[in-house]
Amino acid sequence: MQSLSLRYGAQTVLQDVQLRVQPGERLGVIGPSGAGKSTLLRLAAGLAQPVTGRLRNTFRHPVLMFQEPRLLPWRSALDNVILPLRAAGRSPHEAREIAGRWLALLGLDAAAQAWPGELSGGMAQRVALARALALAPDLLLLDEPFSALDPALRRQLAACCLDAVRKQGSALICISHDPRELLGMVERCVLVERGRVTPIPLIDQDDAANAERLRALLIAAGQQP
Ligand SMILES: Nc1ncnc2c1ncn2[C@@H]1O[C@H](COP(=O)(O)OP(=O)(O)OP(=O)(O)O)[C@@H](O)[C@H]1O
Repeated sequence: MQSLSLRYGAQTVLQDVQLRVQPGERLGVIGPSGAGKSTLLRLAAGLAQPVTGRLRNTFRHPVLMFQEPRLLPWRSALDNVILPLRAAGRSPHEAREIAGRWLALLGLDAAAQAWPGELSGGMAQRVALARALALAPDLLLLDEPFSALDPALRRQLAACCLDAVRKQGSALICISHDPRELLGMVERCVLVERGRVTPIPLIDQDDAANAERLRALLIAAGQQP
């Protein structure tokens, strides 16, 4: 993204954004509510267009995962994972095999034939994650998809995402209001605030450095360390 700005009506949501994400890179996004974080992800996914500036998207298969699962209610859990695979050109046999594998990996084999309405919130979000990861995106965009889940499940799904993007070599852009969650997932972070996107340098895996990094993230996100 080069000198990129986006407005909704008279409101400038993002201004003069410079951001580059390399293949396989993992980027965290933090910032106050309403700052423009989701808008940034929508731009990266090609779902919004800048008013000025240049957006050069070198990723061919971005997948965006939202806070809520957004499953098709009239399709089974399995079919919700199969359908995008079919749309991406997989054969019926391949799509079924890949979808079944991802559902099993996320502990949902017994729920494969369930309707979305029969699933708990956590199960539905796991189906949405299976649907996203099964597509082997080269850019995975996470818009706080685990924020409504209990801490144990949140950690489990974040670890699953991290494992998948590492294995698939995907880039990751992840929004979170929880800097602690981001620490384990990303290599660098940006702060979105008042339409501006500012890098927050992250250091290394050393404990003391991480503690300092966490502190900086918490302050940047307007939270008390
Ligand atoms: N489709 C839209 N039409 C008009 N205004 C919008 C639209 N989408 C977002 N906005 C506005 O743009 C601003 C940024 O919204 P965005 O959802 O990107 O913020 P955010 O940082 O992701 O917030 P949160 O953390 O609360 O999800 C907000 O003021 C919001 O009201």
